[in-house]
Amino acid sequence: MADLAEGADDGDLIAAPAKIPVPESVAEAVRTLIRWAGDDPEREGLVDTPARVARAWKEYCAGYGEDPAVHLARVFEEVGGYDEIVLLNDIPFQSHCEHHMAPIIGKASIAYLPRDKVVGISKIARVLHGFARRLQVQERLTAEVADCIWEHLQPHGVAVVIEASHSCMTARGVRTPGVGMVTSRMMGVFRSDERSRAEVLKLMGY
Ligand SMILES: Nc1nc2c(ncn2[C@@H]2O[C@H](COP(=O)(O)OP(=O)(O)OP(=O)(O)O)[C@@H](O)[C@H]2O)c(=O)[nH]1
Ligand SMILES: [Zn+2]
Repeated sequence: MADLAEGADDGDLIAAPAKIPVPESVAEAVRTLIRWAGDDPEREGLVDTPARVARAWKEYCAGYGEDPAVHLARVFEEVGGYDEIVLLNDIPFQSHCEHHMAPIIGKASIAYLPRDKVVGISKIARVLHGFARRLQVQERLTAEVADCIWEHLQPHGVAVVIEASHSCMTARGVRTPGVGMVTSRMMGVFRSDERSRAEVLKLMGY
């Protein structure tokens, strides 16, 4: 318990991060948006909102401040000759679409067929979040995750399948809730060998 942030107790195990300063120009941009939406940014309930919105966007877009490949730098080579698929299934993620800056909420299944080395499995989810915490289109998110693993682990194959719901389609525009968009990227044996592809898709539940 000694290494918990000051003030934390059993009911507050995750300390709030320190608040970053918000430039006045950013806060003013949010006030302009509130006015444009039809409300008064000076009323009591909205006074602190511009700073909150600005910080929230820094958090949604934290991926710009990192290179997701760093998570794949530490590998393990003693795997007892393991040469089968490694799969992380149904990883929940959130992103924002670059067209409307609206939430994309979904899950990703990411698999690779190792060549001599594996990576700590949490790192696969970290790579996903590093690319998801940016303004995205689902197709590019899928490709970026797959390419990063392909390039940095040099496995025999990589398979990424992402299924997500786009708020720009559910909450506005065509307003069609319940629609899931599915994208996939198959590389190496998962692209060239039909049986390997069928096996990984079956493990993923497709
Ligand atoms: N392919 C793809 N399209 C996306 C993604 N996120 C949002 N979109 C779509 O991007 C398109 C933008 O179309 P526009 O016609 O420029 O924008 P819009 O007038 O707001 O379109 P509507 O959403 O149809 O009202 C929409 O069809 C969105 O559904 C994504 O990740 N991939
Ligand atoms: Zn959109």
